[in-house]
Amino acid sequence: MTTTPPKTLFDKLWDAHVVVPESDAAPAMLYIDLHLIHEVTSPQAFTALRERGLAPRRPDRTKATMDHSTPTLPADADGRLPYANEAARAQVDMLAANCAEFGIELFDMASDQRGIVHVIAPEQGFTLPGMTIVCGDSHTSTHGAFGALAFGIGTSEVGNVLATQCLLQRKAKTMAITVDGALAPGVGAKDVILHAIGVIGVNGGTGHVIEYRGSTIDAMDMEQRMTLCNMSIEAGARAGMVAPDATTFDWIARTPRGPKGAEFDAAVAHWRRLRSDAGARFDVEVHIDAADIRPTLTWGTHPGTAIGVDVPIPAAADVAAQKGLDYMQLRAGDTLAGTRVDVVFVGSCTNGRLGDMREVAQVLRDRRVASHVRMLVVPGSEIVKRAAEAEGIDTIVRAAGAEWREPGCSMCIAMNGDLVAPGQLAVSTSNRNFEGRQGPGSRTLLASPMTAAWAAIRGVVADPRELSDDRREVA
Ligand SMILES: CC(C)[C@H](C(=O)O)[C@@H](O)C(=O)O
Ligand code: SF4
Repeated sequence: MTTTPPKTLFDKLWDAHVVVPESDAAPAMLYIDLHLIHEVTSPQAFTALRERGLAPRRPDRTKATMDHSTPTLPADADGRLPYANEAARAQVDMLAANCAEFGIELFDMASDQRGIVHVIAPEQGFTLPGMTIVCGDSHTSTHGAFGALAFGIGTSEVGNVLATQCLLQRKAKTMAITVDGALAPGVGAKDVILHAIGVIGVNGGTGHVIEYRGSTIDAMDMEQRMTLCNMSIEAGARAGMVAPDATTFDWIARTPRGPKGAEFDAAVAHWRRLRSDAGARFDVEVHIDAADIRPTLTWGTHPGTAIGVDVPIPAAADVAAQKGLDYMQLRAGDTLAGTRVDVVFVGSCTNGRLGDMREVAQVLRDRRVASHVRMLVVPGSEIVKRAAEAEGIDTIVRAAGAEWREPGCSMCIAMNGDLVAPGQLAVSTSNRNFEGRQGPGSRTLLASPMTAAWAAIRGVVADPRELSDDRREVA
């Protein structure tokens, strides 16, 4: 009798989607369950389809939204949206035209469910355990939080997936990051992932799919797991994932478009098997003690430069690190706490969900943003925006002197006109901090929503553990 060796979650998902196995000569051909598209990486793909006289293979498994170039200020009195420039408007219009021509469901500017692609697909219930999910966008890893194999693809691959619903792919190696224990008050999912990238390094995940596991991850809600998986790509990993559990199924049960009734029950019975078998071998295993994680920010120009808010910045280990410090105008030996802040951005596919908005409101309530700080709070989707407004979060944000905006990527990538000015220092809840990411000459410290909000109030980077207990508890 032969016994099958224990498999990792990644192995199970991979095996279930291989159409043609990989060989020395060619990558595997994988079936794709869900293809998400947005305005930035889809135009050439549609052009390629048209040039070759092809139609999308599964338009029903393709969903589109507009998020990167979209304005976060409302339309003017004539209903005209304030696009940053004509190119941005044209890009958005092009997506609408392409979706109309090829019969693809689009969450457009008029939709009350539009938002950042990685926020809306889980919200709708499009993102489900066991799926393969791709998008012409690196932060597609977010969807792995549901136990899906989800990763970013290039523009030409977007065309290939549109045409064939398949993707050529070499199998990745596996890495397990196990986090155990309770997080200290003031420490959240963003701190966990920044800390983890600090531990494994900005290239530490290269060639691997990371599975996050352990009691800390088990205790996280879906939004927190998404924050975690979102930044897997920032450690170079192909994807990140968390095995689905009751928390996952509860989320899906509440989505408008997820399976319902008997279909849901049958799906859950299948999803319960989507976990790494006992004894499954990972190529790399990393263990992190939750007690070691402080409120964490980055000091340099890549996300691996993560450090506790009260820990001195290390001496530059190489020329690149020194260049990063110089660009950031920071000094080794100093702590980030006390660094003067110009801009605070809360939003993005990393931290633009309802829990993040609540965390920020908790800190801002009955307080004022420091007079020299500009703070932007940008919900990740229309649904997040409405839910937050129903709780009065917009009122709290405005009363504190911060701006409450329309959903979109906004200052995370600064394609829509929401910019950090040259030389200004931003504390941002987004996921990338390279030179000029938030605008030419902008300097970015990545941080959690709580750390970002507290920096806005204090006007300098400050330790959120200073907050009284009630301000660290999120409803
Ligand atoms: C515009 C898009 C291709 C890009 C990505 O792939 O991630 C963007 O979303 C980003 O975060 O830099
Ligand atoms: S919010 Fe930022 S990271 Fe996420 S998809 Fe938009 S630009 Fe990319």
